Amino acid sequence: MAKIRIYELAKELQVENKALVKEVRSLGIEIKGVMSTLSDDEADRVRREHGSGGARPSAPAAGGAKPKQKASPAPSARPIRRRAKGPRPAVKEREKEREREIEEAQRITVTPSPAPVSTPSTPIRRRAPEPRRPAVVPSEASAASPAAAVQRPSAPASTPAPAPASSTPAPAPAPAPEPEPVVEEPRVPPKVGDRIELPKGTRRFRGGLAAKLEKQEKDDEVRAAEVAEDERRVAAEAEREAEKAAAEAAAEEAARPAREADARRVVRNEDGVIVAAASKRSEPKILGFISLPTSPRRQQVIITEANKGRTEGRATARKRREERAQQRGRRPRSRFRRDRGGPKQVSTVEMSEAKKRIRVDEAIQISDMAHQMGVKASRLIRTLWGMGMRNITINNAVDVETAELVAAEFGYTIENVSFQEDEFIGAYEDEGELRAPVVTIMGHVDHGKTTLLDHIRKSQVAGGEAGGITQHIGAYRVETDQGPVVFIDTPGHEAFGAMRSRGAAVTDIVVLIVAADDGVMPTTREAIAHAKEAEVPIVVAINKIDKPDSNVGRVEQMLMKEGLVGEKFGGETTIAHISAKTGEGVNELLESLAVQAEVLELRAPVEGPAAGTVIESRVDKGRGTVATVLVQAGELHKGDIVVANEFSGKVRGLYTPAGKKVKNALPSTPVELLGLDGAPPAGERFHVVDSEKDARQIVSHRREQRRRKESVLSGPSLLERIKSKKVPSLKIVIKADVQGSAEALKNTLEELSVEKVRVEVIQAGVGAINETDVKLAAAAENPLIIGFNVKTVGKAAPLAEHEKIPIETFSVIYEATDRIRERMIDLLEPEYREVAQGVAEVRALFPIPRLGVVAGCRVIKGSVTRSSYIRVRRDNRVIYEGKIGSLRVFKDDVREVKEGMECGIVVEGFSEVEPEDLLEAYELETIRPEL
Ligand SMILES: Nc1nc2c(ncn2[C@@H]2O[C@H](COP(=O)(O)OP(=O)(O)OP(=O)(O)O)[C@@H](O)[C@H]2O)c(=O)[nH]1
Repeated sequence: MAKIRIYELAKELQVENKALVKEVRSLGIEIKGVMSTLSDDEADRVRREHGSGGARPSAPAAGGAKPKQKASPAPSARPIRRRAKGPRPAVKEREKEREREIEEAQRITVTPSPAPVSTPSTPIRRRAPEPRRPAVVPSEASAASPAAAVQRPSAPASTPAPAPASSTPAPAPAPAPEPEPVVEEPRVPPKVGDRIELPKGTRRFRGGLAAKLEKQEKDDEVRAAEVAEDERRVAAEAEREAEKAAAEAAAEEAARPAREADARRVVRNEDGVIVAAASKRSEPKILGFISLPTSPRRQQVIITEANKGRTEGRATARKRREERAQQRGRRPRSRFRRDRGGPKQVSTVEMSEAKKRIRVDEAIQISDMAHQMGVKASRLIRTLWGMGMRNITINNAVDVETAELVAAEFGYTIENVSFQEDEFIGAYEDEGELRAPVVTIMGHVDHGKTTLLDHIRKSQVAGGEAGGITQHIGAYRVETDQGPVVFIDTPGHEAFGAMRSRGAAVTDIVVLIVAADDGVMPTTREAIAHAKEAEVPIVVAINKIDKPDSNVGRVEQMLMKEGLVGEKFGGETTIAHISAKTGEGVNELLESLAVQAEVLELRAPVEGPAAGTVIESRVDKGRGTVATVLVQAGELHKGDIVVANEFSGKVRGLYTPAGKKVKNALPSTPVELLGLDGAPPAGERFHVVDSEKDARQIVSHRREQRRRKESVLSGPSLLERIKSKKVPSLKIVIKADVQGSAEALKNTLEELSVEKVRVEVIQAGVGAINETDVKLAAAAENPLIIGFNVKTVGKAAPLAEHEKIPIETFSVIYEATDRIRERMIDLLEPEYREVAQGVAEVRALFPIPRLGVVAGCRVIKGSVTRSSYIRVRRDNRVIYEGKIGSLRVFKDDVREVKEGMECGIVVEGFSEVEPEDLLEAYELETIRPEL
């Protein structure tokens, strides 16, 4: 049996698909949609109910001719638009539209249909459309238009009369309207060419259009009522839900003390600043930790499920609305749907877990993350703000940890695809074999650190040092009677504060050396602070006890004030009394160190890849990069692949600090390492890795990381910084033989900055002064290049001369600081000092035409010179200050007039000089300003 689809039937019946679907359902026939099929019986039933004949259009003999004649396509082709939202079209509008339709229809001359017309004998008749509103067409309409005079069949559309193809006359002046007689329904079907006059006020539509319009209208009304009801119900439900939620929240709040509630909803950092807060609507929960940009420490953050309640409310309401709409067999209406075209294919398939994963390499930009999750970046930013990251913008990137927290809020997970150094570099425990203690000697300048070390290792380090001051960290392993000890000789000069702190970071014990004749000095206190910060035990060595002016008791008292109480006073600090010069007490000191080491029970693994710390590094002309490293774990071999900071290389050679070649080095051994492709900064960790490829990967990853960090810093570029000028500033490029010196110099010189003039080190590096350094300096105002134990190479010198950039080299740090101070002063505005010369007394006045008033004077004290400044004093009051305009003796201009002589003086710009005025002559001497 043939079936017909809904849309086919709708076409046949000339109704909208949706309307027919509804109609069919209302007949109790279950269908899914327009693609559903109907059996013949069902279709006939629908046709009957719809008002058409039961016969299918394919059976014209049955009288199922199309209900309308072929006519003007305009009215039927017009789509019927509905409003999905907002008020329905105004009734007036609709009526106007209907009037237009009717006018249109009335203008049409019925054309003969090729199809056989239905005859009265036709068994199935179509229902004639009954206009709901009679007399919509005003009588004037028919009179105004000649078309209105065209007679038409007033019979139902099922009996269309043949009519001329087109007889619409041209517009002509209309005759006066006359009441039209009511035309009776013709009993005989009209023939082709017959004119049928419509009764006035009769609404005539062509077949399906009338039905369609009527149906549409009904449908609209029903739908509007449904929508109104639907919206009313949703609004009521939402209101009920809101009331319920508010009541629950109020009850909960009332049950919980306010303070507790607050405490659970905010997270404060150590300074009491709120760094995260939960929404009041939701119960906060701690999901993880996050590093906040404002604090180096990790902060506990409450990740709130903000707006959860509200979102659920909306979602529930929407879901219910959809269900109801489904039950009624129509598509749920969306308040925000704009496109009212055909239904869209919307996938409701839940995104798979795999797709809800975002791959993050180190960091991800907010915009990128939002894009990948399909949410607005503003939502993401709001979430981050909620976590306390207030400064975040769309262009910022978040790290993996932060991304994980944020992604979780949106139901996503983060896949960390960043490079993991741990896969290449193993961590080591402080377990294994006993190892030698690493001892750092700290103390004030000249208190005897180097001499002590010198005595211990029986060499003459102090004698060979430039300027007699230790310039860089030295690390030495010394075999004592009590066992091996590694000494790190940090410089005592305050300029080396940074290096000293690194020394404390690798050290096990600090030997604080204090000269018995000098006592606790500022650097001594600094050293104590460093040691305490590093939580390293301190052994005090009171030195120079051989000196006659030494006062051990006084020093011990001073130490007590610093919290270092000797054992003999009931404290815990070991205090040794020594003379580094004579060696007295040094053995006792070493014994104390051995005891301390034993207590500490220092261990390290001796197997496995080596790791340790760079103590110092420099670029040696013949040997390349020489890094002094302290092995702290594993065994370092010649041929190992080493990575330190952003440098790597194969170990070409290992040497003891004394220059002895060795093949390997165990924990607590300082060695000079050759083979790195650059000088890593002191304090950096070094690691042995499996292969050169691994080393390259690590290095490139570290470089990339650094670049990222630099790009995140939104500060001015190097060049911008160079060019920026507020107060005069000396811009320095430092080149030093070793990294430690470069850094120390940088710190020292920058500390010289004062309010009037600043010192800015634009670069501090290792190696000879080259052209690049000069070019860099050339971009700056007031540039200066400083070399520390390095030379100038290549074209650097002539280029610097051409660019007028001074290059100064030093081998002792304080010389450099003195020179920089001078340079800083050069940048200051000059200052002047008044130097009195003499006094002349006015005796008489001589008005001279070209010169003005000449004061005839006698020099009563000192002398007066032509270039003198003059102060005019009358009755002990200064009444004018200016310069000498003319100085003459008789008629001759002179340079100087000495005491006792008479002269004529013209005070520039002042002619009110009077006898007995005193003219005080002085000079302004330029003096160098002070910092
Ligand atoms: N009389 C006497 N002089 C000492 C003693 N120890 C050091 N000196 C002298 O003190 C001066 C400074 O000694 P250094 O060992 O260079 O002092 P330092 O603390 O290493 O100084 P920096 O390297 O500048 O930090 C030298 O002239 C030493 O000879 C000592 O025990 N007795």
